Amino acid sequence: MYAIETHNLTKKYSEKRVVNQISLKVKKGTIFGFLGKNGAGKSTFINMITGLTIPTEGSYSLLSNKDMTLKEKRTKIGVLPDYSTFYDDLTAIGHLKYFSKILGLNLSKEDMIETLKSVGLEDAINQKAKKFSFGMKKKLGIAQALINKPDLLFLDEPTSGVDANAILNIHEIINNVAEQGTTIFLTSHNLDEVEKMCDEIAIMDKGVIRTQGTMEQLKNNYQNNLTVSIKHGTLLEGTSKTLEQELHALGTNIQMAKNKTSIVVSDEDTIPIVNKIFLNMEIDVFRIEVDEPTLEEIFLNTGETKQTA
Ligand SMILES: Nc1ncnc2c1ncn2[C@@H]1O[C@H](COP(=O)(O)OP(=O)(O)OP(=O)(O)O)[C@@H](O)[C@H]1O
Repeated sequence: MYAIETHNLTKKYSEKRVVNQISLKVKKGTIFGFLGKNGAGKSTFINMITGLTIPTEGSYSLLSNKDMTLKEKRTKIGVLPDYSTFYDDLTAIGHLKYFSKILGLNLSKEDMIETLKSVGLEDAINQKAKKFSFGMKKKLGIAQALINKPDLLFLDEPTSGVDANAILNIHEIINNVAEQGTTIFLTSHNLDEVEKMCDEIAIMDKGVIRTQGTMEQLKNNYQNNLTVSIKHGTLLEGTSKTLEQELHALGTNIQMAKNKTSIVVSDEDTIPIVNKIFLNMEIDVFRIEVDEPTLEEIFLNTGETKQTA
């Protein structure tokens, strides 16, 4: 059922709780997006469940196993760290040989070639890493994370710093891996990527999860921040001030130009009231648009004091 389940997982450095009692569930077979500003605690959280850091408190289970040993982790879990290190004079296949040895895997040359093909490196199998572009290095990092055919794959910033074409390639690789049933835990600062690819998303801030759900659930939780944009006739002198005063009672973030006004309201019922103000003031309304919140808005407004859910 769950690929990852944590219960009150906590990490303290000195007295600071950088991960504070996180209880998170990630369904098997999904692509899960894990977001948070720099320093939110994402890597520390991942490091605890992948075995790099010991939790101060709390527990976790991976692939429904509460006591997964390091050896089992090596065979069932793949990790692309935020930056991978490669050896200049080692070829792509040389890297896979080296890593399979470290992991104690008994892989054939064909297995490794197949993995390199799956990430689009079929033309670079015997090429040394020093000749690799940044995008190719990311793909090699993903190949390394995939050599054990993991059931659970952690990808930390898989597309950071690569060009648009390589981003599309990497998205295709991730989708192919997910289609084969692997659960993917994806950390990214690219919110479009997360919105496009992830079945579920959690947003972390100052060591805690502020909100979690499908994109639709996140948007619904956030519906108390609707941006209403009104295209209207030119405001007469003196009208702007009165209009602004009237609108102030209904919402926030009022932006006014000669023919366009926008306001952020907290519920749908306020939209017709905004419209009525324009009608009562005999200002022609040509168009009213209501913006669905983007993941970026939800992300930027998810914090200690701005939480909406
Ligand atoms: N070994 C450590 N000792 C002390 N503090 C640490 C240690 N590792 C991380 N921290 C602190 O824990 C907090 C969370 O760091 P973490 O790297 O987990 O954040 P992050 O969300 O992964 O950030 P980024 O997006 O920049 O990678 C930061 O304030 C960091 O300085």
